[in-house]
Amino acid sequence: MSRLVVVSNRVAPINEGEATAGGLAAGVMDALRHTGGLWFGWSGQTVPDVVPPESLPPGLPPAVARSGPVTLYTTDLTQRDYDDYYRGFANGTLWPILHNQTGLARFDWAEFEGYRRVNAHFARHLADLVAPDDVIWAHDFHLLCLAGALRALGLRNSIGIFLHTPFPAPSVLMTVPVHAELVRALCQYDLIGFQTEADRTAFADYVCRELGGTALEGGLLAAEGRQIRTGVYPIGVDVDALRAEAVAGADQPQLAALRSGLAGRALMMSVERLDYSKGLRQRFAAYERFLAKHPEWHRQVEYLQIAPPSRTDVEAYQAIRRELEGEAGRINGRFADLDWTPLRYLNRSFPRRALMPLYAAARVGLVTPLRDGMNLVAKEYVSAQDPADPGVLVLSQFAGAARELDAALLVNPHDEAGVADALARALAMPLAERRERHAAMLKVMRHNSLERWRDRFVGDLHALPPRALDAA
Ligand SMILES: O=P(O)(O)OC[C@H]1O[C@H](O[C@H]2O[C@H](CO)[C@@H](O)[C@H](O)[C@H]2O)[C@H](O)[C@@H](O)[C@@H]1O
Ligand SMILES: O=c1ccn([C@@H]2O[C@H](COP(=O)(O)OP(=O)(O)O)[C@@H](O)[C@H]2O)c(=O)[nH]1
Repeated sequence: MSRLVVVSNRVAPINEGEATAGGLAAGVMDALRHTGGLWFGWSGQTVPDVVPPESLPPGLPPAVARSGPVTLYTTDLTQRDYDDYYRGFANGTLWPILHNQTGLARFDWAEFEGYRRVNAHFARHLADLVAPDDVIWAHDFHLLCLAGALRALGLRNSIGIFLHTPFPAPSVLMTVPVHAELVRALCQYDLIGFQTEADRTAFADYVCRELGGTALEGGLLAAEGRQIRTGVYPIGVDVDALRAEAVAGADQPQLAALRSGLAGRALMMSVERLDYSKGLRQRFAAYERFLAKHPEWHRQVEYLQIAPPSRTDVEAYQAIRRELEGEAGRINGRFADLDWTPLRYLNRSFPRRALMPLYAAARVGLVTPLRDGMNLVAKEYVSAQDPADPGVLVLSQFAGAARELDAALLVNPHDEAGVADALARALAMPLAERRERHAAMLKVMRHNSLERWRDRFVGDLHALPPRALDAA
């Protein structure tokens, strides 16, 4: 029987309830729990370099664990692989480029070689695990070269990739010296999924303009001597399960502690990995502007920012962390009083289950990335709300989620005054309007559910026309 084989850099923690501070792991685990299958990825551990990595054989067989119907296979990375592939090319080059931050991107040929080496290393392990009729679903920007490596080993399975991040305009992508090689590698996949139509169009534009490809009907592209199907699959959440978690956690001690600290004040809340793409600096500035412009809200509101450190050995992440620590202290120094701390900044992660009741308690959910593939926190915040008395989502127009959640208060995160005004409007929004906006967002999210994301992608992978397979 054909199995679903998922491969991603990051594999969710095996133990239920552990924090997974990233949307990919949370979304894929939720999706796989229903279908069952096999999930292969990095263990999160590094081992010392004992021999030059290019001479390493596939290495020890991957570690195996079971989580319900999911079998997880994980492999360690050598320190050099980690440095070149994960810290270097993936997070030092690709991540900033995919999020339009060309100024933060660096490029190093050795790191790119390391990236290709790890993709090949993953492919060799997978080749041992995959049966001929399995379908392979790769995830995200860490694995752009995986399909080519699998093809080189003779695999003829259907192979798809879903890109969780945005796809940049060709002019931005072309700042990476190996842009053509990357897109050619992507063209070795049979199916490429994107979060939004804007991302899909940016990819098709590159293929047609720079590789001489042709856009055919129904998202099909002809390029590199083969046909590649492209599609838009916005990742969703399980609205009812998340609301149930929010309700079930209503009596957790953390919530009681939060409420007692609030002493009746309104709560505004944000949660994200501490990443420059999430717009934290601009958001802090907008909150400061809001406090300066609205003294009537002093002592009446608190902003809780949960920001677990992420990719801490990449310089740009160290810089944003230093900057935010300074800004949080400065804003509190300017406005705080003996009985009021306007900004609570927590550099730690919480299990998602613990976050849900906190979201439910927040009158405003602030999600203002400068650029984001989707942003699941926005969808989790809306899911957690009590439909009879919901909070308000203030959402960046540059998050993929804004394409679906247009009933949120949409803002431009670079417009500090505009975000400050949206905060005031959200806090004062009448119940009828809050209910109307919340109902509209729930309706879209119920339709574009996590199940639909998975079923449409896997369904399309299974339904690939024989010509796409023949061409492999
Ligand atoms: O694995 P890390 O380096 O610790 O980073 C965590 C994940 O961050 C990114 O998540 C993306 O996927 C989300 C779900 O589709 C989406 O909502 C969000 O907008 C994206 O940024 C990254 O793409 C993942 O690969 C990382 O695992
Ligand atoms: O302390 C934390 C912070 C975040 N998350 C989860 O991490 C995911 C973040 O996904 P999102 O798509 O918003 O952004 P990403 O981090 O993937 O870029 C969401 O499911 C959050 O609930 C978590 O479980 N604990």
